[in-house]
Amino acid sequence: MSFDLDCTVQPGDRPIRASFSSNARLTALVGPSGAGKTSVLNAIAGTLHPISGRIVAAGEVLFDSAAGVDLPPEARGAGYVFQDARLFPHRRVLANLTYGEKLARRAGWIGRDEVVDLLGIGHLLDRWPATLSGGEVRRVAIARALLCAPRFLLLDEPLSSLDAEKAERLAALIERIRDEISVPILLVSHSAEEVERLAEQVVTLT
Ligand SMILES: Nc1ncnc2c1ncn2[C@@H]1O[C@H](COP(=O)(O)OP(=O)(O)OP(=O)(O)O)[C@@H](O)[C@H]1O
Repeated sequence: MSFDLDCTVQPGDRPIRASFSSNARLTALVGPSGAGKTSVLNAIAGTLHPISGRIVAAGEVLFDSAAGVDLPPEARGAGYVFQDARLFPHRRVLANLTYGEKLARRAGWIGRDEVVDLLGIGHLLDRWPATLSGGEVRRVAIARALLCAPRFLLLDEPLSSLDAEKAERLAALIERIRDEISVPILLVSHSAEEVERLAEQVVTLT
């Protein structure tokens, strides 16, 4: 199972319940602003503590309130690409990528050259994050997440606020990641077009 959740989180003043199972390679999580999409990603990554319930990702139980399971974030194996990318501003692109590699817990994962090639960022390795375009930042953030050898990927609105050409390019890369690398992906999106193109299963939070 890619993702199997039935949990309640409460980041603000109202509880949010997420209940879905997906065996898709790429699952889209959609819903209106404030529905709780980012909160669900945070709960899976382990940075937001559910009130109750159970979270399974890539076949591993990450949280189960009844069984007393609550893996710390670093033991969950999430490759998390945040909405605002969050590259380290004081490290060049290459150092951002090697940071990801240091977190990798498995050998035999795809190497840096392959990831750099897949995401088309070879010419950016010596650059500072502040000098990158929005699309370049997203590509570096996805590369860094992939180099952690994640067991699953969480992508929070990776195409938002990119122009049409850059969004198309990044969508094609996400398609390749979906098809060529076997890590389940949970993608938050506001775009029906993006969801239609990339997702094999769609989950709606209301
Ligand atoms: N740290 C916080 N403190 C208080 N309330 C929060 C916090 N984080 C989230 N919330 C609230 O929890 C609800 C869900 O927020 P969340 O960011 O998960 O929604 P979302 O579906 O990802 O929204 P968007 O599409 O606008 O990014 C919102 O009402 C939000 O205001």
